[in-house]
Amino acid sequence: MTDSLMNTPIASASSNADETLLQLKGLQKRYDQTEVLTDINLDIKHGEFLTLLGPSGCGKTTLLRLIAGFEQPTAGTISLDGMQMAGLPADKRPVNTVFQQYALFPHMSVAQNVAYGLKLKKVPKDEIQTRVREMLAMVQLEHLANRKPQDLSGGQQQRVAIARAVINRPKLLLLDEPLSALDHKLRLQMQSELKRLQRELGITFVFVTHDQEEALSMSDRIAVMKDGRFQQIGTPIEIYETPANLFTAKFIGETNLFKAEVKGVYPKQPDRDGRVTNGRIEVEVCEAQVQEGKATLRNLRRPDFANDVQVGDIVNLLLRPEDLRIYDPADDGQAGLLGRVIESNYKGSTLDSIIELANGHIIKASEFFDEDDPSFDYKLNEAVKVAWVDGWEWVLPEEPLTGQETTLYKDGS
Ligand SMILES: Nc1ncnc2c1ncn2[C@@H]1O[C@H](COP(=O)(O)OP(=O)(O)OP(=O)(O)O)[C@@H](O)[C@H]1O
Repeated sequence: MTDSLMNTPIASASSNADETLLQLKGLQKRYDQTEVLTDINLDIKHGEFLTLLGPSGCGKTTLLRLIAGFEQPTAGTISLDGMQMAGLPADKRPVNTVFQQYALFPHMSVAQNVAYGLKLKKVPKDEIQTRVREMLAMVQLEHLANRKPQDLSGGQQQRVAIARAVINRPKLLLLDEPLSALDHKLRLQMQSELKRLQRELGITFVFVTHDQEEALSMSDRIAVMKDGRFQQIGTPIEIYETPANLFTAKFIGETNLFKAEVKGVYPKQPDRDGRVTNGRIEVEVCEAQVQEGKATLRNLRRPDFANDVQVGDIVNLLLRPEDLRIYDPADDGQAGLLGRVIESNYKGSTLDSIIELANGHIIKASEFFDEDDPSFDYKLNEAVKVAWVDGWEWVLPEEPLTGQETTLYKDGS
């Protein structure tokens, strides 16, 4: 065997799962006067599935191209398994890339396409045959080994492309929107197949998408990008539940956003027994947003935040549609924001209600459907009071206005 990578056993990466495989330090990329990547720092562990997520033009593909070696950074370093990549051409890096366009060789069969990389490396014929068979079994294409790419469906072609990219067991596989050409159903199926394959192979994946649902369902960690900078790096739960800023909160999922005034601050401090109590703040949704039914919150989930705000500060209060609950406006025992239902969509497991608040702002509530509750199916224009499940809110500092605040509810898609 000519290449030491060939000897790497499948799933070898799991043995050093806590170690860093890829390290990006202070990466910057400029094209002429335009800076498209700024201060990119990231450590990716062996066997990790990391997704770069962000809107079109934020620099995801450029970052992949730097890692692959198709482009050189203007500043900063890339190291892979402790080895500096600077000056190492793309074909010498233990990295493969799968693109959105499958780029299969049309005149070659499925098996020949998959065997191509091994042939180039002059791996003995019988070993190529065994490994191609194993690989095709893994992507469930054994029965199509002799077909030509044009006689395959889009999903099958993409599986061939993935098999071809992983057969020489790269340490790192870069995937640039590999599923975006597939229809919705096939895309969902390929998402779970790709995840399974990644687990079985133990290869580290850096996956690019602008689809937030895809990122949430597939990744160990997500790096959210905007204008060439990382906004937040974290697990899907961290990114969804505790977004670092308004951009992340709005880009991932749907968010109702309220301005609120800090009414009380109780910082984290030791109690009489020396135990550190959680800090908390009290806020009140700004009166301009509600004509009646002021809502005060206690014990906000943001203990660290209590050290950074003062009474009178304005903060952003974020509530996901599933955090909201709808009440009868006549229910005096329940504080809430008054409004009326302007749209009601039955979604099978949930009932999604679009509500116009008394001040004209639009919000969205998503409640689990309860067929035993006769008041659940709201009528159009029905007056309602909206509150939220205590402790499910998230608070962020006020950010400069962007002009998008007039509509509180923003569809994240
Ligand atoms: N060779 C180049 N010369 C000049 N500018 C470039 C070049 N390649 C990319 N850019 C610019 O860099 C920015 C980032 O592009 P990139 O393709 O990395 O974004 P992206 O997040 O992958 O977008 P998409 O999701 O649309 O593929 C864009 O503004 C793009 O126009």
